[in-house]
Amino acid sequence: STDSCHSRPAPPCLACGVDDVDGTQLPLKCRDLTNNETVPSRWEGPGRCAGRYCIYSNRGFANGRGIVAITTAASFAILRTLKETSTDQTDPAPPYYLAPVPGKGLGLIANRTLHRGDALMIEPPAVLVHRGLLETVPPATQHPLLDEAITNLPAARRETFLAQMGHFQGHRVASILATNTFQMDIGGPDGHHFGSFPEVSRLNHDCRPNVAFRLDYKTLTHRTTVVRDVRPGEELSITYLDSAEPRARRMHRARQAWGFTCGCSQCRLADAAAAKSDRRLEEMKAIEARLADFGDDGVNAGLLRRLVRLYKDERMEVEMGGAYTLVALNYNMLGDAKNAVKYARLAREAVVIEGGEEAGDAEAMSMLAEAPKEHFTWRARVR
Ligand SMILES: C[S@@+](CC[C@H](N)C(=O)[O-])C[C@H]1O[C@@H](n2cnc3c(N)ncnc32)[C@H](O)[C@@H]1O
Repeated sequence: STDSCHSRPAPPCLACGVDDVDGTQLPLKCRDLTNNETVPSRWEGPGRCAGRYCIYSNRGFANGRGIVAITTAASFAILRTLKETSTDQTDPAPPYYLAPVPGKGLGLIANRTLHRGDALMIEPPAVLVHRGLLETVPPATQHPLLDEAITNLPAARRETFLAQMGHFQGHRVASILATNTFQMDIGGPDGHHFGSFPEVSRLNHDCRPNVAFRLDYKTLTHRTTVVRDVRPGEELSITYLDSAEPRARRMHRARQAWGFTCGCSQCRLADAAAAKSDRRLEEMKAIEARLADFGDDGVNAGLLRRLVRLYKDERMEVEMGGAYTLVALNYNMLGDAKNAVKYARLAREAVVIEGGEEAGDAEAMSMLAEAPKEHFTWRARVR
């Protein structure tokens, strides 16, 4: 029956679509994958449900890596139309290795020099869970559904998923999801999901990370890019938090949302250095507010240089896009075309690293870099 395929726990990896399982065709179309046979990408489901949330799976997704979703029929209708990325194979020689990191469990360590702008990983999710399931369905109903969903992943993917750290007590799959997922909106009126990307989830948090990440809904991928040069042996990190918050708030948030005491270099600063860092963050916010206020008469080149300096001193390479954009626009408003072009180029590079080619300001910054004097901001602050 259809159920025999859905509930089969793991290897030997029989792959069969619900459409095929009609008795006579089963032996032909449900294939044994232990010999690495490629499985076609095809969604199966709905399988078991809890209210409006049902299991859908696709063992052939992303060149056979597989995915399982617990979602609504409406979100599944969107999910099945999303483009499957072709750059989804595990890199046979990734530029990092997994190793214990004191105070943080395991982490990813660079094994070669990496440069700003280098792509690190492009990963499809292994598991996608609708927010409503996690937030509204009681554990007694939710947990068996989570357990069953995981059995629908191909064996290798399931093992990688289950090997992730679960920071919380209690149900294993629920704990893994709570420790490792990223919010992912797949579109539609009710598209809020949590995605698990097991390879990515080895990246520990740092308030001054050397890697930026973004979720690309159209290709259903998690994309990471290096934001400053990294030496071999250095840990790779992303931020789970708002890097521009003061240290006490960041540490509070790490404890409250993830249950860990942040041990990153910025959180471990001595009190005097942490207070200095907090003052820099405050000054950055204050300068940015002035640069965004076109009526502020006191904006000058010194203020622009100061903002760039503060970002560099704070090692905020992961969030340079907005600051460089403001600096480029303000140089142009002051009638300094040379610096407007310089910072518009830097802004474009940064917003693409942070948000992808389609990021809002990418095109605007290209246009400013090409023709500053034709831009509407040209000399707007010159009276
Ligand atoms: C997504 S996992 C990161 C990988 C994890 N260290 C592992 O061994 O698989 C998140 C967990 O790693 C640990 N962690 C991540 N960043 C940390 C940090 N800055 N300080 C302390 N622990 C951290 C916490 O236990 C957190 O719940």
